[in-house]
Amino acid sequence: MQVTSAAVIVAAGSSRRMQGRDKLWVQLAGRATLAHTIDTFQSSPVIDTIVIVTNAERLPDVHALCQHEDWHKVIAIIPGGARRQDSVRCGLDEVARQVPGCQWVMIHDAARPFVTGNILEAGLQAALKHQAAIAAVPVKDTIKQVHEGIITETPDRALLWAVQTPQVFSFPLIHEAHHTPLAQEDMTDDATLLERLGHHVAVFPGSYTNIKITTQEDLLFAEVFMTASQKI
Ligand SMILES: Nc1ccn([C@@H]2O[C@H](COP(=O)(O)OP(=O)(O)OP(=O)(O)O)[C@@H](O)[C@H]2O)c(=O)n1
Ligand SMILES: C[C@](O)(CO)[C@H](O)COP(=O)(O)O
Repeated sequence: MQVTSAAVIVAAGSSRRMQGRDKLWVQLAGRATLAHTIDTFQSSPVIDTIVIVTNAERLPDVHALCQHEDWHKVIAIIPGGARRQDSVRCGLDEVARQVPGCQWVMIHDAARPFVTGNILEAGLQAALKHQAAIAAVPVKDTIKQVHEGIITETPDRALLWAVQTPQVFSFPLIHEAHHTPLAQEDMTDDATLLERLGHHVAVFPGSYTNIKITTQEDLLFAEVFMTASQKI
């Protein structure tokens, strides 16, 4: 069955937790973090079009990168918003403008450059079944809920998953959700919006290497892993 799927790659953050370095333009094995991420989507047979959402000041750099790399699936490079969810909405609105009838959308953090084609394909298969599915991995550490330095709860670890991206959705479903009043509330991922609207969201296997580059320590892993995986 031929499906049309778009990717919204959100790259409009400020890297505040990176102590002054722009994590999306740090060089990993000789290429910017952002380039590694986009490459995987450009190479994936399940992705037809790509919308990149970036900072206004980085628009020229992303345009230059896309021209240099010849990523023909990239149909738009647009500015994002104040929050991740605002950038996602900007990307979804652009997909709606440029891809009439789009059926599926993958929303992915540009800061997750180690996503694989297999994860993208697993995500689409899960979304075809559930309408909404997100990459996740079982947590390995015991997680505690803490209030003012005191433990208030220890959730059952067997029920806890660490959420990643891509988050894959029926496009009409997630696009409409991002235009409900509830969408104005702060949320750190897109699945939360659907959950709060009463929709079931499934998880599908991500990977423990599909990390989000967030702090300097993540760069240590990223540089080693990217170099090692280039040699495979
Ligand atoms: N207003 C925002 C905030 C985040 N993002 C993107 O969402 C992804 C996940 O966000 P995060 O890791 O928090 O990135 P930053 O917001 O840059 O990090 P920080 O919170 O440390 O500033 C990143 O690819 C980031 O570029 C975005 O497109 N628009
Ligand atoms: C979407 C996400 O990557 C799932 O873990 C995460 O919530 C993004 O959080 P951030 O603070 O915007 O990086």
